[in-house]
Amino acid sequence: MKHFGIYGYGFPVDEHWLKNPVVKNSILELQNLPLGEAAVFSEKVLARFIEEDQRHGNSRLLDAGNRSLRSFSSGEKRKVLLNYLLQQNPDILIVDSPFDNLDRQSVEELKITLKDISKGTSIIQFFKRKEDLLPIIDKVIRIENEKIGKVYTTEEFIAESASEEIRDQLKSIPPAPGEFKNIPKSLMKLEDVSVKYEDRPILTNISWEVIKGEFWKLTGPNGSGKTTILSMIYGDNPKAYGENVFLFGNRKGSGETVWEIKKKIGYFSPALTELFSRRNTALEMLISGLVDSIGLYQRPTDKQVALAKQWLKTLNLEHRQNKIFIKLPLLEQRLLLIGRAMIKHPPLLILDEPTTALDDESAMKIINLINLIAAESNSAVIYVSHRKEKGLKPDFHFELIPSDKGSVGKIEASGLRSG
Ligand SMILES: Nc1ncnc2c1ncn2[C@@H]1O[C@H](COP(=O)(O)OP(=O)(O)OP(=O)(O)O)[C@@H](O)[C@H]1O
Repeated sequence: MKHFGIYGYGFPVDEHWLKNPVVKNSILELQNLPLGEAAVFSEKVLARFIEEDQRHGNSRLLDAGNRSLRSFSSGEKRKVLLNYLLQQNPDILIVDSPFDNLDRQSVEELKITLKDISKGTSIIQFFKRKEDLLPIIDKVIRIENEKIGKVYTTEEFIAESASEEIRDQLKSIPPAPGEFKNIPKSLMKLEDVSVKYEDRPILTNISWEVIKGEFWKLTGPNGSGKTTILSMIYGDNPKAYGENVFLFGNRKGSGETVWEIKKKIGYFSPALTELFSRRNTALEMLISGLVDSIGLYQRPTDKQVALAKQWLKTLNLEHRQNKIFIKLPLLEQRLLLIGRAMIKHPPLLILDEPTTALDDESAMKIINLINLIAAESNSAVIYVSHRKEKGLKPDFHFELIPSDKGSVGKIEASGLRSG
């Protein structure tokens, strides 16, 4: 049984792509595989099931029950899809970035499952992070600029990766366009917060305070409640009301509206990319962060344009100024969306899984930008991720640790920065 790895990103990854004669001809063994019958484990396939679930009120992925697939955490959804695919006993399993959005323990479990499956099923793994390469893979094809690059044995690929150096040059971030007035020292405070869903405890006695200028990393395994916490801070999760959730000095639900709170928060999540369908340019996308809109609907001032141009320079994207945002490569969209979230220098910047679906080099560029933002601004940063991103330099780490009674929080100071 042979297994193949395909390394790269930014190209359409699915079974159709594998039928491309250039790809097939690059590896002889691929020609003999009945790729059309392969089971496909990918974000796209998952999205199709979620849509089906929403349209018909149930999904083939789930046993009868009253919970919608959408309400599952991202890791839980992936597990459900893989179980469903394995029930079909496929001869070939195509796995596209299977470890994205999975916590370390789930990654290890999935690796063991895939190893077992590999005894009777040919696996084709698409991957973007070199550390994700499955040890069972025999050959790796590298994709560069959407073209077939080198074909390696796994050992050759690992050896070459170890010697590769990733370099990046970054400039300073542009200044704040103005000052946020009356912002207290304590930006966000959770005091003994507990959340249950249908009697199932999710968070238990969570206490966490984020002070002006601090750089936090928020981690926790799949389903531990990270998104739930974010939705209490940034969103309008009704679970926040009645709990001691304080934002910018006010208890949530008293005083400020969600809209007023959002004005003081810069927010990025990969899902945001999907909200932009209008024909806004890269420059307009950055400016939209100054007026808190998704896309730009009003004529910007000269000052706003000048500031956005400065950001394009910082992001090394000056040449993209008038390009349509949604047509840009994923990394450039991410850089612009982080720039958009930061352009007003909000007191609090929330970055939810900013490196998801990126390759090593692109992830490093995002991490460098985030470190730069934290170092050069007064904004507090909350960075949410499963991955241990090597270069990230947070001051503190808030970790959610699951238990039968719901997740509890653990705080660690990293000692990487002073203050
Ligand atoms: N509306 C809901 N109804 C029932 N359960 C829910 C609902 N929303 C979330 N949950 C459950 O709450 C738990 C925490 O979910 P949450 O999305 O906050 O986890 P997470 O840490 O962000 O996970 P992941 O890393 O996988 O995205 C999960 O078990 C999830 O299934």
